[in-house]
Amino acid sequence: MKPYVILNVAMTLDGKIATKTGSSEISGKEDLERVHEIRKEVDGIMVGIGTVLADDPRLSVHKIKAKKEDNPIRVVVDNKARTPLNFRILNDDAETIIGVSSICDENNPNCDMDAVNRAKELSKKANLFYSSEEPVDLVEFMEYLYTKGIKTLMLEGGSTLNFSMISDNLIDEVKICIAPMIVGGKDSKTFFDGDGFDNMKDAVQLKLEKSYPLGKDFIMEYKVLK
Ligand SMILES: NC(=O)C1=CN([C@@H]2O[C@H](COP(=O)(O)OP(=O)(O)OC[C@H]3O[C@@H](n4cnc5c(N)ncnc54)[C@H](OP(=O)(O)O)[C@@H]3O)[C@@H](O)[C@H]2O)C=CC1
Ligand SMILES: Nc1nc(O)c(N)c(N[C@@H]2O[C@H](COP(=O)(O)O)[C@@H](O)[C@H]2O)n1
Repeated sequence: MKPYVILNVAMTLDGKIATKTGSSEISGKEDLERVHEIRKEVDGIMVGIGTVLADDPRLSVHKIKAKKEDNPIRVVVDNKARTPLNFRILNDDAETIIGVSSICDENNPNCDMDAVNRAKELSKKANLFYSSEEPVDLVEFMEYLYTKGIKTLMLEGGSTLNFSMISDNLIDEVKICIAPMIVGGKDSKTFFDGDGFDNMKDAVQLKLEKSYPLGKDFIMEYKVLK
């Protein structure tokens, strides 16, 4: 069993989720409130380590009225246990689960001792899931999250993790905020990066369910066809 996964992202009209320098304030106020309503509803919220290092996110419900109990469990996919110990993702707003790869496991003959030691330190502040693979096996990780009570999970990026999750067929819904902005830049992060598919026939198919303007932005909501 795996959580029902909603991917939410804010992108510019030209499909970028951050500029080439990592600046990523895209959503208007109304969109942020929409996202925080979803955060309040779901059991967990997940990002990749690239997003943690770029944004130092809180991943709590803080743009709308909420209580501490409304905060979802925070989840990070972090192969080498690089989550900085002083980052907000490890504060006491909510529980945090970090999925690390097999190179953090001291029983693995191919482990990296620096990563093993970082993971040990991290385990004092978060619950660690040790994947049997490098990189983290996302199917295995989703099954683990389900056993921890995460039946609904919002994925909030970034582009590398988004592609791994969609190519592993782990995303059920996609919600996009399109902001009327253009930033360009071939090195700017897009909605989905990763390796990409070679053939258009392999493209993931979606069905548009809903679309509407919201403040300065436009929202599109899709179901992923399985
Ligand atoms: N506008 C928006 O809505 C959002 C924008 N962003 C922006 O996106 C950018 C970050 O994106 P990006 O750099 O792609 O980072 P990601 O957040 O996608 O993290 C990617 C990293 O996750 C780790 N990882 C572990 N296992 C896996 C796996 N199975 N598949 C994929 N990744 C795995 C890897 O770490 P390792 O390298 O250690 O192996 C990988 O490099 C930031 O600039 C952020 O601001 C992020 C979220 C939302
Ligand atoms: N919905 C949305 N709109 C944007 O413009 C964004 N840049 C993001 N980013 C995501 O939200 C995280 C920050 O969350 P906190 O406010 O710190 O709780 C960030 O890391 C991205 O995942 N989202």
